[in-house]
Amino acid sequence: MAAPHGRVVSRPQRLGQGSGQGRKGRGACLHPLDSLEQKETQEQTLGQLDMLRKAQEFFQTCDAEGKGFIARKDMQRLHKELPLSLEELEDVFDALDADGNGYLTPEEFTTGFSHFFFSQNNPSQEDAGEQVAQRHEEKVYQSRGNEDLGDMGEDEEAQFQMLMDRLGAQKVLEDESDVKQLWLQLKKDEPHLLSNFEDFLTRIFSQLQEAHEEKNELEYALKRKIAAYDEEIQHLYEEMEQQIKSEKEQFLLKDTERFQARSQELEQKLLCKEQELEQLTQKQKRLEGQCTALHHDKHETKAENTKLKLTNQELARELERTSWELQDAQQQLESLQQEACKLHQEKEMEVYRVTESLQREKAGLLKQLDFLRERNKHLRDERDICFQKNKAAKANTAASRASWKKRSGSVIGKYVDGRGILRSQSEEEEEVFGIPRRSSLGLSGYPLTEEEPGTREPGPGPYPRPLRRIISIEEDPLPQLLDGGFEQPLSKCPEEEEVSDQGVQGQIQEAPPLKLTPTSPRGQPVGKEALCKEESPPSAPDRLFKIVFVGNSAVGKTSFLRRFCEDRFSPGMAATVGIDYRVKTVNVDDSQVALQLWDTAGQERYRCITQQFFRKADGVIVMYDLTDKQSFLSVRRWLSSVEEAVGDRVPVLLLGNKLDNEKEREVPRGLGEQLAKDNNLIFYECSASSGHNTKESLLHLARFLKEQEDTVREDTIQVGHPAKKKSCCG
Ligand SMILES: Nc1nc2c(ncn2[C@@H]2O[C@H](COP(=O)(O)OP(=O)(O)OP(=O)(O)O)[C@@H](O)[C@H]2O)c(=O)[nH]1
Ligand SMILES: [Ca+2]
Ligand SMILES: [Mg+2]
Repeated sequence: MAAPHGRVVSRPQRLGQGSGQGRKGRGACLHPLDSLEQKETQEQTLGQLDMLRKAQEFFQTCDAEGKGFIARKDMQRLHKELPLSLEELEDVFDALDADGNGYLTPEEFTTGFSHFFFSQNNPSQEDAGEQVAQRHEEKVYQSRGNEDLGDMGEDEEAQFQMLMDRLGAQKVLEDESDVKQLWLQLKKDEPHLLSNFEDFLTRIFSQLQEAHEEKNELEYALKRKIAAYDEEIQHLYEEMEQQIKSEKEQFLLKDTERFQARSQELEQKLLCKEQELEQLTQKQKRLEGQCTALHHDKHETKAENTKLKLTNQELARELERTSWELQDAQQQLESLQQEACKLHQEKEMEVYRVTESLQREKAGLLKQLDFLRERNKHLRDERDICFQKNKAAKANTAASRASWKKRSGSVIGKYVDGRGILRSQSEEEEEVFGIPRRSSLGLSGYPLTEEEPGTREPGPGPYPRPLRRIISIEEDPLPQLLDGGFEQPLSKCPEEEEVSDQGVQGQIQEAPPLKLTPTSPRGQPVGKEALCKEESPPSAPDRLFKIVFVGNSAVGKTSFLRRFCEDRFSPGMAATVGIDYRVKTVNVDDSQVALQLWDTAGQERYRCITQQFFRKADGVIVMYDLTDKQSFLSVRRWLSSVEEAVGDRVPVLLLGNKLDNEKEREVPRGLGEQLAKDNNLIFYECSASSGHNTKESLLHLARFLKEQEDTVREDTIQVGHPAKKKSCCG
C-alpha cells in the first residue's frame, strides 16, 4: 500500500510541477515567434492526447472498483492520497459534474480535465476552467501562495526533500508543508538554528519511527495474540465439540443400553404373556371341549333322566304295591307274633306249672319223709317211753319237743302246722321257729337254736299251726293285672284271712286262695295279700315291670316293701320264707306303671329258687344293710348271680338300708357309691324304718325302666317300619 500511496501523492506534485513547468514553458513559448504556431498546434494536439490518457489513468485510479463512473464518495477517498481537504474535493467534484446528477462519467471527467487544461492554455476563453485550476493550484501550494514563497529555489526544494527522505518523514508525516514552511522560514531568518531544527526533527522522527515500529510490533503482537486466542478458541471449541460428541455418544450408548434392557424386559414380558395367552387358549380349548362334552352329556343325561323318571314312576307304583303287600305281611306277622307270644306265654306257664308241681311234689315227698321220720322217731320215743315209763317220763317229753322245734323252722313245718288261724307274719315266724329273729340257719334249713321249753303247748304230731302263706313262684299276674283283675283285693290281709286247715299231708295249699280269688285260674298266692290294703289305682296301668329284691337275710327287704306298699314299718319282721310278691301301681310321669315286686328270702337255702326269678325280671334291687359290713361284701356275689342269669341287660338298683341307724353304720356311703359307679348301678341309701328314700329310689328305677322300654319300643317301631322312616328322612 505504501508504494501506490507514495505514487499517488507524488503525482499531483509532478502534475503541478508539470503544470508549473508547462506554465513556465508556455510563458516562455508565448513570447517566441508566430511562425512556430503550426508546430505549436501540433504540440498542443499531442499534449491533448497525453492529457486524455492521463485523465483516463486518473479516472481508473478513482474508480478502483471499475464501475464505469465516479461517485462523490470515490472522490472523497482521494482525500488521503491528494493534499486536498474534503471540501476542496467536493468543489472539484461539483465542477466536474456538469449535469449535476452526482456521478462523473468518463466523458464528464475527461471533458472537465481537458477544459481545465484548455483554460490553462487559453485563460481568456476558458474562465471557469481557469478558476478551478487556479483554485486547485492555490490549494496545493497554499503556503507558498500565501507567504510569497512561490519562488523557492529548486535547490532548497531538493534539499528539503533530501532531508525528508533522510528522516523517513513520508512514513510518518502526512502533510509536510508546515514543516517545510517552518524549515524555509528558519533557513531564511535564522540559518544558524537550522541545524538544531534538523536535529530536533531527526530526534522527533526517529522517536516517531520508534513509536511507529512499536505500534507495529504491538499490532503484530496483538494480531498474534488474536491468532493465538483464535487458535485457543478454536481448540476449545474443537475440544468442546469433541466432549459434546463423546457425551452424546455416551448418552446414546447409555440410552441404547437402557433401551436394550427395557426392550429385553419387554420382550420377556411379551414372551410370558404369549405363553400365558397360549395357556389360556389351551385352557379355553379344553374348557370348550369340556363344555361340548358336558353339553353332550347333558343331552344324554336328559334322556337318561326322562328314562329314569319313567322307571321311578314305575318303581313308585311298584313300591306302593309292595308297601301294601308289606303292610299286609306286617299285619299277618303281627298277628302271628301275637299268636306266638301267646303260645310262648302258655308254654312258659306250662313249664312253670310243671316245674312247680314237680317242686311241690318233691317238697311234699320231703315233707312226707320228714313226717315219717318224725313219726318213726315219735313211735320210737313212745316205745322208749313204754319201756321207761316211770324213769324218764319228763326227759322223754323234752326230747320230743326239741326235735319238733328243729323241724319247725323248715318249710314244710308251716304246711303241716295244724292251726287254722293265720297270724301276722312276725308272730307266725316266731311261733314257727320258736326262736328269736335273725337266727342263722344250717344247710338243712333247720334252725340251730333251741326254743325255750314251755313256750309251746305239747301236742301230738307236728304243731297244729295255721297255714301261713303259700308262695307260688310260677304266678305271673300280668294278664289279670292288665285286665284290671287286680282292682279287687287279690286276697285278704293275713290278719283277716281265714284259711281252712289243709290237713296233715304236707300238700301244697293253693285251693283256699283260689276260692277267694276267682279271677285267677290258679288262685292267688298268699304273697298277694300285700295288695289287699292298697288303694285301687284309678285306672288300669299301661305297663308292668317285674322287679326282684335280693340281698342278705335281715337287710330289710320285706320291711322296705312294706314301707313302700303300705307305708308302715313293723320292727322285728320275720325272715321271708321262699318267695313273696306285692304289686303296687305308681304314677311315673303321665303313665300308670304296675310294679310287681318280688320279695325273696335272703337266707342261703333259698338261693336256688331266687336264681330262677332273675330270668323273668325287668329290674333287680340289691339291698345291703349299712350297719352290717358282711351284707355289703355279699353285694358282689348277688350282682354276679344276677349277671349270670340275665347278663347285664336289666337295670340294677343298689340300696343301702337302715340309714336311720347312723350310729351303727359300718359301710361308708362312699363305698356304696363307688361300687355303684363301678358296676353302673343306681344307688340310694334309704331307711325302711323312717321311709327315707324308699319311694324316690323305686320311682327312679321305675322311670328308668319306662324310659328304657320307650326307647326299645321306638326302636322296634323304626325297625318294623323302615319304609316310613325313610319317607320321614326324605
Ligand atoms: N333300724 C332299722 N331296722 C330295720 C330296718 N328295716 C328292717 N329293720 C329290721 O331288720 C330286721 C330284718 O328285717 P326284714 O325286713 O325281715 O329283713 P329281710 O331282708 O326281709 O330278711 P329275710 O326275709 O330273712 O331275707 C327286722 O327286725 C327289722 O325290724 C330299718 O330301716 N331300720
Ligand atoms: Ca352289725
Ligand atoms: Mg324278708
